[in-house]
Order: sequence, then C-alpha cells, then structure tokens
Amino acid sequence: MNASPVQAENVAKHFGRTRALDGCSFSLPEGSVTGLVGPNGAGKSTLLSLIAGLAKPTSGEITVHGTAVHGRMHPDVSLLTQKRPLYDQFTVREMMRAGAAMNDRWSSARADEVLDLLAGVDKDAKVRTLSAGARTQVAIAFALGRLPKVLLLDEPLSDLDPLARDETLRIVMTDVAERGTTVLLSSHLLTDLGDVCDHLLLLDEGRVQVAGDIDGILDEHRVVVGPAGLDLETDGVVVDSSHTSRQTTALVRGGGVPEGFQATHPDLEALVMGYLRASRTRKLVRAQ
Ligand SMILES: Nc1ncnc2c1ncn2[C@@H]1O[C@H](COP(=O)(O)OP(=O)(O)OP(=O)(O)O)[C@@H](O)[C@H]1O
Repeated sequence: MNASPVQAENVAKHFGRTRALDGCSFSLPEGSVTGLVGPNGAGKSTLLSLIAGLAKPTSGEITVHGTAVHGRMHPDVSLLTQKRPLYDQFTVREMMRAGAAMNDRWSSARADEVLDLLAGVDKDAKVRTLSAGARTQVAIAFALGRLPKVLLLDEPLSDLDPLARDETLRIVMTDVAERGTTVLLSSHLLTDLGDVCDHLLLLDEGRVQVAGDIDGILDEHRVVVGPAGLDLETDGVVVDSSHTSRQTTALVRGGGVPEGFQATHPDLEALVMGYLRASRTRKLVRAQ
C-alpha cells in the first residue's frame, strides 16, 4: 500500500508554555484538497511549517510519502506562506531562474505556464514593483515550478481581488487534476474553501476537532431547531447551541434527531461557524 502523502502521528509543538499543537493525528489522501481551518492561534501555520520541515515537532512524527520530515525540507513539498519568499530586486523572470538554480527538481516550462495563465503578471517587472496580489501569484508560480507532490498554502488568497483569487484557485485545481498534487490550504475565507476542498482539517487550540472527507463530515452533523424550552436530549455531541425567546438551534455531531426538533445537514460554512462559535464560547467561559 502507498504511504499517505502527509501523515501526522500524535504531533505536538510547544513554544515555552504555549502548546501550539498537541496530540495531532491525521492523514491526507493522495490528490485531496484539504481546507485547514480554525480560529486565530489554533495552530494552522505551525502545522504547515512542521510539514514543510521548517521546524521540528516537540514530540510525535510527521511523514511525507512515508519519510519522516523532522525539520528537513522535503523535496516533494512546496509551502507558500503570507511572507512570500521572493527577492524584491529581481524581475519575475530572474526570480524563476533563481528557482531553477535553487531546486534540483524544477520545471521552467511549468513555472512559465503558470505565469502565462496569470493575467496580472509582467515577467519583466521587478518583484518590488508588483502589487501584493501579483506577488502572491508569482509566489504560486515559484511554488508550482518545484513540481511539488504536496502543496501547502498558508492563507495565500487573502490579498487577491476576487478575479485574481478565482484565477489562482483554478491554477491550483488544474495542478491537482493533472498531477495529482495533494493540497493543504489554510484560509479564513470559507466560500473559497467550499469551492475547492473535498477534505477538512479543523483545529482548535492545537488539537484536531474534525478531520476527513467533507461529505462524510457534513453527513455526520445536523443543525437541529426546536421550540424554546424543549430539552435538547441527544445521544450525539452538541457542538454549539443558541437560544432565542422562540427557539433553540444547535449543531449536533452524531446521534439521532432529538424529539420535537427538526433537523437538516449543515453546509460547510454553517459547520465551521458552529465550531468557531463553540471555541469562542469555551474561551470566554474559561476567562470568567
Ligand atoms: N515562534 C513562535 N514562538 C512562540 N509562540 C508561537 C510561535 N509561533 C506560533 N506561536 C504561538 O502558537 C500558537 C499557534 O499559532 P499559529 O500561528 O500556528 O496559529 P494560526 O492558527 O496559524 O493563527 P492565525 O489564524 O492567526 O494565523 C499561538 O498561540 C501563537 O502565538
């Protein structure tokens, strides 16, 4: 059996007393596009940097295609962070030449192909003169020029206008379709995730809350609505609930439909929002 493109076994990463990650286990299927979500400080960027080999876990192990990463950059992995690893004084063309010089496995044809698909990028412009969005797109071309098998994207779309965002996502999805690339995409933009992701990894306070195939996850959850005052008796887990003078609404994981309540399956946005609200409530209660 082929090893998973990315597997995490009981991974923890501590910065002094801060537990950025704790007991994280999951695996990403080959060719999947996984949305990495969670509130600010949940550990998303830390996880991506561990997979990319930029830092070592405090304990546990991450493997990429069966090989332990442990603080070494894996040739199969490209990471694009918000910091965009570009040289300001280079032109876009020179930047791609630098990519060829820095990477054993580099395809100038692929980098050019990606740049040609991006309407806003002038190859002779200096990187420092580009808009934030165009810089992100050049960084995507740089990341894909390495012909990665695993592409890690840390909130890459936040500074792109809707058209450029669409264009960039299309390029990433073409890579998935044509090369079977496995993608882990961290984003707070739930609509973008809904458009492209087939898997979800939801972190909160460094722990995996939900992981797996999105259809299966949505199927496992219900939004239940019932009259105010009626007990929400369920053998499932109440992830989040809210009450008005007229009704009770809750996101429930597993179990049957509570008596007197009406149930529907959530969409991705409602599911993630439920977990984010629950996380905020837990923190507020702890702070009191
Ligand atoms: N180098 C570091 N030194 C100390 N603490 C750190 C370091 N990197 C991250 N942390 C802490 O680890 C926790 C997780 O941070 P991380 O940046 O991974 O979260 P995130 O989910 O990416 O957040 P955001 O959505 O805001 O980008 C936070 O409490 C953060 O302050």
